[in-house]
Amino acid sequence: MIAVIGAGAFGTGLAVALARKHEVRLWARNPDHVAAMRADRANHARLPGIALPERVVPTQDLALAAEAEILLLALPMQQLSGMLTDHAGRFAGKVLVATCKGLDLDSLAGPVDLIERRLPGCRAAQLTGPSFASEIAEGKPTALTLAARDPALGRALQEALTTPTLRLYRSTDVIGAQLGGALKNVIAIAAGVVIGAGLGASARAALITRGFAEMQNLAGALGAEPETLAGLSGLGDLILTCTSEQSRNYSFGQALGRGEHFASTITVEGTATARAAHRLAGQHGLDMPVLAAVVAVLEDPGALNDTIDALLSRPLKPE
Ligand SMILES: NC(=O)C1=CN([C@@H]2O[C@H](COP(=O)(O)OP(=O)(O)OC[C@H]3O[C@@H](n4cnc5c(N)ncnc54)[C@H](O)[C@@H]3O)[C@@H](O)[C@H]2O)C=CC1
Ligand SMILES: O=C(CO)COP(=O)(O)O
Repeated sequence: MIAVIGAGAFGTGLAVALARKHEVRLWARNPDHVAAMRADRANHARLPGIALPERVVPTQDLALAAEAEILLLALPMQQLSGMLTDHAGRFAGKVLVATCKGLDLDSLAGPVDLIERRLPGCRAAQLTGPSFASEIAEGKPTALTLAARDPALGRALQEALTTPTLRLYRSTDVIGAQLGGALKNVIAIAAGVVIGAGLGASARAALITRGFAEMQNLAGALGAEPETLAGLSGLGDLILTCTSEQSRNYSFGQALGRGEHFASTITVEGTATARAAHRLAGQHGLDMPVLAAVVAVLEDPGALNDTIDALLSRPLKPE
């Protein structure tokens, strides 16, 4: 049995996919939401158009969910710290697989680092890579990275969570997997801005490439393996997120580039992560102009044109 903590789009998509292999307890905090999922056998609020299979059991009872040995934590990144603190007793000794992508704004930690700091008795891993919730749920072929520092845990989770349509590659490079998934959202915002502002597909390709170089530099400074950034959790997810209208980070960036409003209820992980990553870059003395431009535009959307001009007029240098 598996538990998924958080019945957002991704938690629900994973629950549906994993129900092909396991009973899945899908925990949500809101009793009305749980009642609606039970009655409708669907999560209309977060993943409309997808039926919940019999083996997905929505519950608001965290004790019931925590009976599972493996718990997938599918909350937005900035909610993870509070969740771990509030429910430390329930999670003690469990295998916790983070599926969120981002850096915690207070501690600058990635999901696994945060779990290991808060709940040292737990065994933690990261599931990340290019995947949209609805596509996973529909059984479209998806390949993800499962990163765990302990190779035996990685192998066990790879075996448990792989399904015929969800193929997991394992890695022990937790630092790289966390950072790839976190930073690609920031670059996706920038890519969206470029398209929204009408700068064109060539400019977007340049931006993605330079953004990827920044991702590699920051991740390398923090101890990631270069191969991880070039894999599914880095480049793979960067390609998906910077080019698909299904991405919320990319769509948010497009709205920003057009000067349009974007609903604040939609999860856009790259905004907080941009600020956290900018602080990390400062600590390591790294020059990250794309990241800095995203932070500048988030702080002052009115400065968009000046920010673009500043990016384009940087001193010439070798590639
Ligand atoms: N949607 C997607 O296609 C994918 C999402 N992800 C990642 O999954 C994470 C979650 O994203 P989504 O599920 O898409 O977001 P979402 O916005 O669809 O859902 C977030 C859910 O978390 C719940 N929640 C928020 N704070 C909570 C708290 N303190 N306690 C309990 N529940 C809480 C909300 O009620 C909501 O149901 C993000 O880090 C995202 O980057 C990763 C891959 C794909
Ligand atoms: O992480 C994702 C795809 O791999 C989902 O991206 P968004 O959060 O931008 O929708």
